[in-house]
Amino acid sequence: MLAVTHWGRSLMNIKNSRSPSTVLWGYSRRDLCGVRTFFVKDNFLVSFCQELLDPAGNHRYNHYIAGNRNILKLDDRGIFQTLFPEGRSHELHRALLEGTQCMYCGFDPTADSLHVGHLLTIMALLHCQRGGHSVIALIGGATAKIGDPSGRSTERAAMNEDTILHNVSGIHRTLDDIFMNHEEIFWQQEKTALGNRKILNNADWYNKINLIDFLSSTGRHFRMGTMLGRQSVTTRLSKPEGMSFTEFCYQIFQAYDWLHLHNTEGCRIQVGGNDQTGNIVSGHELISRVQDVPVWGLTVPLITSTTGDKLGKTAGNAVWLNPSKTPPFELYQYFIRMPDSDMKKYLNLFTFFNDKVLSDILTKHNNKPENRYAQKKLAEEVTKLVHGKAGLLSAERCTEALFNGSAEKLAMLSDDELNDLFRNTPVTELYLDPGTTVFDVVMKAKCFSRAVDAERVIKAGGVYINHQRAEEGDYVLIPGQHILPNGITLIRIGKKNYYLVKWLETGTLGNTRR
Ligand SMILES: Nc1ncnc2c1ncn2[C@@H]1O[C@H](COP(=O)(O)OP(=O)(O)OP(=O)(O)O)[C@@H](O)[C@H]1O
Ligand SMILES: N[C@@H](Cc1ccc(O)cc1)C(=O)O
Repeated sequence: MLAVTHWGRSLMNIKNSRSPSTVLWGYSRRDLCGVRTFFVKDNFLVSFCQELLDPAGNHRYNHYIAGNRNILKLDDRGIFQTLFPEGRSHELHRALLEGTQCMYCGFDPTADSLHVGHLLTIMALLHCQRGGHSVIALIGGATAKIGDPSGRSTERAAMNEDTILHNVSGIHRTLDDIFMNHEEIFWQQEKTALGNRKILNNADWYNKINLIDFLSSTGRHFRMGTMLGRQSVTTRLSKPEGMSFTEFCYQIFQAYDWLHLHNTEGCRIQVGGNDQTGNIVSGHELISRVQDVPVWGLTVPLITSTTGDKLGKTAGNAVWLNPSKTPPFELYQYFIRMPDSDMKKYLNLFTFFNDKVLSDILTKHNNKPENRYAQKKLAEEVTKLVHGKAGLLSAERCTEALFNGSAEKLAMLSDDELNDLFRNTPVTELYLDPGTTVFDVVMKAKCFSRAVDAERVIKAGGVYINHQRAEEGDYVLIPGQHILPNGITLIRIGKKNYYLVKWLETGTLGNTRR
């Protein structure tokens, strides 16, 4: 948060916070904002003071503490991996404190949803917005047709226009939801305004550009030697399949996007996953050639699976952010299942908790790791950000209903939640005949193929109805206990073999899913 305090008191705080080994010095400057005095320590701006005239014509001073404006502090949370150009962090630092900057990140619509790997770049955008800067999430409606070769060993399959439009709309919805949830759930209590946000599509400018004009104006700034030297190119050229001319040109388009966003939105910072370094450097070089203004690239570390593969579409291990692909319950469970050793890192990356809260969570967790307190906090925060409060409630209800043995929560599940939760579970639709017993239902739901097996397992205590052990096979099913108010019966055989029965009203047609 950008803290605005009274000049005298804040200056005293700065003096008190001065450590003996560092020197605080200030310089004043008059610009469009009036006279401002900047305080610098170890080459980094810690605060600035602005002279204002109040309505009565008296001089007043507002003192701005660096606070969240300095997104480079996210380095402490492990969010950034590299800054480009190297050794110029103090310039970016100063630019972040002296004015509102604009940062963008691009996402090619190569699927109809984003995934957890993308969430880290989105977190970087959100932190930037929290610092009062503007952010742009750019959907690559045009670049998706070219196909980014970065980090890929083969060329992407070409996509038709309809698929791209479908994917663009899926990604747009997810980005919009996350920005909204962040504003409504995570920022409501804060006193300062979030920076502006935009979601753009690069098809909007490429569709208007003429090929010859583009090559003659933009293409001439790219040197073949440099392009051939990019890692994404050398890696592919060393493989027997090589790479197409289309893919080879990808770097030009991402570079031009940045130039376009710089010209139209004043965007001077690009962020991307670490595999995007080459493309970001291309953009930096292009802007430096044609505009000669400082711009900066930032990368975030790649989120990997437990086996060390980049989490994403290519590796086939994506955990999606679109609820129709990965329901809130599964996203929640993904974080609940994470190992203790990853908790510090992931809480830093995927939550907005400050240092004090993070350390309290970890202390509480370490006292009783078996309670998975840190995993629960992490899962709660991410689910709320991606799916809102309703998504979190649904995820918690499903968790209680499935893993914590709550028949009460099971009875509260909606049809959609039942479908999400039991999408890999055999479902049988049945009419309730009077006198139907436990034995009858397990046979009709095809939990066993032979009656003797059903009798044996029931007797051994291995059959559960709505989480309650079935004592006897010939107990008649009781509505409210065996048949829940939402018209279902959940049968479990042994530890984890589930079967779902949906009871039909008389007069409806039934069917069975296996
Ligand atoms: N696992 C990940 N960790 C961190 N950043 C990621 C991850 N996956 C994607 N990103 C970043 O998100 C942005 C958009 O990536 P992109 O649209 O290419 O998706 P992708 O999942 O990387 O694609 P694919 O898995 O098909 O290679 C890029 O900046 C990319 O580096
Ligand atoms: N090339 C990025 C996506 C992207 C697209 C256009 C851009 O301007 C920036 C980034 C990726 O595939 O991960």
